[in-house]
Amino acid sequence: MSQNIQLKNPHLEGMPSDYLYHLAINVPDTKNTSDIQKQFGDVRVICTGGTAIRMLELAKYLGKLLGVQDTSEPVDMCAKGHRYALYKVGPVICVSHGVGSSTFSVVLHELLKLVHYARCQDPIFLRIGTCGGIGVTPGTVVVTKDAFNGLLRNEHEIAILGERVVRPAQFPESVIKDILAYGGRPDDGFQIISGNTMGTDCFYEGQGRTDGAICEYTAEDKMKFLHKCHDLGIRNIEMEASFFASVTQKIGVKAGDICVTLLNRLDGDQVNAEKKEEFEHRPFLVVGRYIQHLLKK
Ligand SMILES: O=P(O)(O)O[C@@H]1C[C@H](O)[C@@H](CO)O1
Ligand SMILES: O=c1cc[nH]c(=O)[nH]1
Repeated sequence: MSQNIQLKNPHLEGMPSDYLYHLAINVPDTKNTSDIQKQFGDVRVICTGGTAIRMLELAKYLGKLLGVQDTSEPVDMCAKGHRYALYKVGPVICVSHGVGSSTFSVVLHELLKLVHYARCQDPIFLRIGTCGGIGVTPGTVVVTKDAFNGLLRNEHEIAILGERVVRPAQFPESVIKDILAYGGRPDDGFQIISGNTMGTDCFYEGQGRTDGAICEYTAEDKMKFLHKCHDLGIRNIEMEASFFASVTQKIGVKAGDICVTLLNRLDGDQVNAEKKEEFEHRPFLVVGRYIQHLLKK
């Protein structure tokens, strides 16, 4: 039986209205959300990713792939908020989240409330991103299993009311299995693998780079760290995985993190802009086929 998601906040019950500030979406009456249901009630998949342009391109790609009737250019439904972009194509929304878990956190809380008010049935949250690989060929698509934080722990840690709160950070096996089974094809010309992912709070020192504005360790220390990550099964590094896994796991909503590696960090730190252009759309193929499979169910 399909289900609306249950949020983990008893205070929401006592709120007559709710303004999703960064999305610029108003819920004037939380007990009667028929307008929001009309607009978003059919949403089955919430795709997220760092940049607005990637999300627009993904929306256009999925619109064609899924045969969505409306062929006009998708419109940013959250433009008024000036923070994030949200495009809707049929039962899929594509939403930008910025760099790192702090910006992602804001929009993910609001998206979870949005799908709750819209009474979306069994929504699945996906992140379609870029990352640095560890010991894998650049251009490989990695589907995250366990998400590690920058302390090399398979958990996410945040400060709440002045206290450290630590939450587990795993993605559901069923989602990983289906993405691998339906997403990849041998003739795609790139590999798709599952592996653990480290989500850091910093692109430079947090990821063991030696090309930031500050670096107080040696090149040997860096390599030792990257090899330690590899020994833990970590095959890619980005900046959202542990947060994303922990929040979706806490709410009990299905989620998956699908990222393409732009470089092999065992070979260097600098990202090559041409490689980014070449590789950035690879996860679209994977996610597109997975969504086709989901919508057939
Ligand atoms: O989805 P994107 O490509 O933004 O993901 C990674 C992790 C950070 O957000 C960012 C750092 O360059 O790229
Ligand atoms: O090395 C990389 C590349 C992309 N995104 C990251 O967070 N790290």
